[in-house]
Amino acid sequence: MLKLDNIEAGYGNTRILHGVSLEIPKRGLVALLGGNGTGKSTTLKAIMGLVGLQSGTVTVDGRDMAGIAPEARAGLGLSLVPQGKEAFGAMSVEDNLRMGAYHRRKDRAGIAIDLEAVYTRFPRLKERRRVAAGMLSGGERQMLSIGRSLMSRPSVLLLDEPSAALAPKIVEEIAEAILGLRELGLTLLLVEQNVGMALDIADRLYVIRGGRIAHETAVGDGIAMSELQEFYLGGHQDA
Ligand SMILES: Nc1ncnc2c1ncn2[C@@H]1O[C@H](COP(=O)(O)OP(=O)(O)OP(=O)(O)O)[C@@H](O)[C@H]1O
Repeated sequence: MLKLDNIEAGYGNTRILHGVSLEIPKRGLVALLGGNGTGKSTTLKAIMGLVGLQSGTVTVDGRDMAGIAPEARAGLGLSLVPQGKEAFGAMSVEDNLRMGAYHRRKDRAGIAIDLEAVYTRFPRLKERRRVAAGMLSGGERQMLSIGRSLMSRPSVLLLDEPSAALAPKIVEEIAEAILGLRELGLTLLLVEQNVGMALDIADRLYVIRGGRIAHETAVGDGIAMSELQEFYLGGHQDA
């Protein structure tokens, strides 16, 4: 469904990604793990077309994304879920959600249906729908960020560290919500620093270090948390 083949990308003359390849089957849930500054967000931006590729390809359902603008990629079903702090703080929860359907703003009936579906999935957002997004807790903001993406009717969701800065109990709630998205039929790429969460919900893990995939494994291959953390922290030098 989503395939990165040897992508190289960066900012200006600085190359950040040095040949990243990964693959997610339809309805798969794949985690990309890595520490700060290893290139996780850059990978997501490259998939969305927000950062240009220096080489390599991104394909979605077999279609090469080269030359396709970010908005058009959204129209093809790709959606980036940024960390919750990027919500429009002064706008209400509901208006933030509506922003997610901006590209089809004339479809009032469809938007009303999708809004109800988001509220059914996240009852907290319904309770808080008239509250300014800036007043939400960290967990609620993360739900809002996911909800806003759902309003674009995506088929592939790219989640940028949904557990960041959340208490363990809230991380569990978000993990449940992500599993629910998979039930909905979505294909999911989860970028995380939280190894435990990724092990709990993903079916395949990639570890990125210094803009390179340092390790790749199926969950259930008996990989131990300690082993993964070693890759993550740099104990293993070879891929
Ligand atoms: N807009 C930008 N211009 C220049 N350099 C950037 C830009 N965004 C990120 N970088 C650099 O690219 C590298 C990788 O950043 P990236 O955001 O992809 O890391 P990350 O793995 O997502 O880490 P974090 O968890 O800290 O967000 C870092 O060295 C960062 O300083």
